[in-house]
Amino acid sequence: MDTVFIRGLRVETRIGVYSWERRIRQILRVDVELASDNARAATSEDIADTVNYAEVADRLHALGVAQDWTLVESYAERAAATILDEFDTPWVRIAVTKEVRLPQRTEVGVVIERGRHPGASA
Ligand SMILES: Nc1nc2c(c(=O)[nH]1)N=C([C@H](O)[C@@H](O)CO)CN2
Repeated sequence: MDTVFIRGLRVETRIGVYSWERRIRQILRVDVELASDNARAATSEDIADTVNYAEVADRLHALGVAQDWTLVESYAERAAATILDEFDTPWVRIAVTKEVRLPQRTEVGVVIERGRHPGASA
């Protein structure tokens, strides 16, 4: 299976469980992998024959400003649904990473896969 990916996309948003997090904006790092038939675009050299990763990145940024979030799970779920709805792909994997300060600088987050993987058996 071919993929198109985005790694290390920084999305600024208001997100968190705690009240102090309601007063600040934080950066999420978003990594996306989506199924794509890259051979077709490689032959045609036409961006219309593939998933435009710049457009995907714009949508993920837009989700960050569209609303406040409580859980990273919620942002990841909405991001996956948006990609499956708006782009020509049957499957997406998204990792959303948040850097938290306590007890040390630690990366936490979620990874989800949604849709049907083209290589999956019936
Ligand atoms: N599974 C999750 N656990 C936690 C989340 C979350 O989004 N998903 N969020 C927090 C806090 O907002 C934390 O990130 C503040 O540092 C705690 N646990």
